Amino acid sequence: MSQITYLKSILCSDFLRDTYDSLASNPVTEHEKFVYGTSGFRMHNEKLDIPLFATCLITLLRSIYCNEFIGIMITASHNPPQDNGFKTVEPKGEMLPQSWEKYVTSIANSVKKGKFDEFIANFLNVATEALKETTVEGKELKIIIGRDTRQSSERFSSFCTKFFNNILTATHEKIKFIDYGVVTTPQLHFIVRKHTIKQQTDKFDILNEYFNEFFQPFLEVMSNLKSSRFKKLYIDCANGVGAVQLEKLKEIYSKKTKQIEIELINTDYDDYSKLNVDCGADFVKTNQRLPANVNETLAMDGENLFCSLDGDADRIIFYALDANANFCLLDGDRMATLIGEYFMEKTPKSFWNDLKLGIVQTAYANGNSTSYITDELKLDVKCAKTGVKNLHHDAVENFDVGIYFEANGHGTVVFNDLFMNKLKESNLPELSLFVSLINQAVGDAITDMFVIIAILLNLDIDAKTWFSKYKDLPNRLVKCVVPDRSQFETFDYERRLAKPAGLQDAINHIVSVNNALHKTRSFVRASGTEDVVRIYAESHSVESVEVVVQDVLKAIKAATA
Ligand SMILES: CC(=O)N[C@H]1[C@@H](OP(=O)(O)O)O[C@H](CO)[C@@H](O)[C@@H]1O
Ligand SMILES: [Mg+2]
Repeated sequence: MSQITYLKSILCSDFLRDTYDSLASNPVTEHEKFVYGTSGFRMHNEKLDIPLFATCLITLLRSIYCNEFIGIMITASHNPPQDNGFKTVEPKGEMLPQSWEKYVTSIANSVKKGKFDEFIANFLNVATEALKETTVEGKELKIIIGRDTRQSSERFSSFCTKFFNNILTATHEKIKFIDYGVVTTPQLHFIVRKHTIKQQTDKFDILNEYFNEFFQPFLEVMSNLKSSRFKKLYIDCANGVGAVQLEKLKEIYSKKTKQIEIELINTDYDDYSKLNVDCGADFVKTNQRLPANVNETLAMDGENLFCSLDGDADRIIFYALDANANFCLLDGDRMATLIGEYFMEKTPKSFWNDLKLGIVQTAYANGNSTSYITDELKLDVKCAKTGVKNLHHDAVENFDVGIYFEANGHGTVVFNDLFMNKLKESNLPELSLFVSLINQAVGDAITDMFVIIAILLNLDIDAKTWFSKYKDLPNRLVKCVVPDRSQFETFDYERRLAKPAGLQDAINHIVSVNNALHKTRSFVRASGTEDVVRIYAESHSVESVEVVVQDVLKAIKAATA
């Protein structure tokens, strides 16, 4: 059966028609415009039925196109409890190719009351265009789903099960559908990749696969140490899925080693209203203060180490309090620089003669971190557009060892074969063990946590020494609601606005009059995950930052009035 004939047989099923009719007649989403953005669809859960339907359909197309496992992750990461979202995962664990985002966006926006025939025509056009390069005649659809702990996640997960089971009944084709239940986003990426690499169609024991891959090397790092300067590791789980997985990890960990006790904080994932509230990586980074349930005195003690995960455990932020109880934020910029420094420290200079080690950041990286990378570490640095898929791509394209982190704590390290071969030839066992801790598929809070602890222990430094490597410029990131954020168009890696007309000139003027010490920077861009535009400003003093932010806010109001 040709792919399009096959799709037609699915589309004429009663299930699809009935589902369509009920979705299209929901008044809540009648005038909604859907966009598959920075990290898939993400909005209030009550508006997400159509986006989920479109996500299932694009997963179907992608599965036909690749003829391999495709994943769907149900999560809204750091967003408030009432939100949710979806993104698809490629066979090797990557994100949906950017060229396909327009297809899924178009499918979602063509669901309109009484327009089923038009919807089908549009879908078949999209399918013909999307599938035109593939010659694969998919015989078995292979789908994997996973979800976070949100209240609405179970409902969306049930819909996926129903959708794919009904396709099976409608077409009598073979479908392999695996539901991994409550998992972190990086675990879902990892497991889809595992299925593809091992060509396994039966469900894995995720605990075994994931923890063996990254946790065993960490235990080895710990067993190589004579002593540890840290007595206790406190992990803020944001009352989300990180708690579910780390509770299992902690149980294994405490049986294997007595070095560094682990305490999990904010683990109430059963109380849906608490997710990301006053805790988690986003709260800590945005507010630059301790999350709920962290004791100030303990945070001042250098023998304790503190970190926070976000709601789907793909980001992590470390922190401490200094002797005067000032907050020391150890964010993505700090992790990227620490990892860069560690690579330099553990290798002879000649190792890099024919290899490139570099760091990828976004415009939100603190200006002083960028100066530290170029002036002190003497490493190459590249700026990418917001969204880890952009950083990942640029790290792979530009470097043999590419370290990439968003300032908010989302990132990892990628290595190419050239580096891996050289590492095998060189006698660097400590670095080889370190490399095996890294989840190259995607930024992962749990593996990033192992990576950072391994470095701190190996360099024998505490959080405050790490913090003292350079001084952040005072900065602020604020949101502004505008009538239509799609009016905001950027260029130069989102550092400058092309539209609305005149606004960039106004920002340039505000920056220039506040730039006495040549440290001031500000930019505005539309968020891809929330209905707001974001304003970032940094300068030599807190006061100067505040003036810039307030003036830029006024300029935005004037430009959008
Ligand atoms: C300034 C900022 O932190 N933006 C975040 C946020 O994207 P926005 O497009 O800015 O809404 O969510 C993304 C997904 O989690 C994350 O990749 C990104 O870094
Ligand atoms: Mg996240």
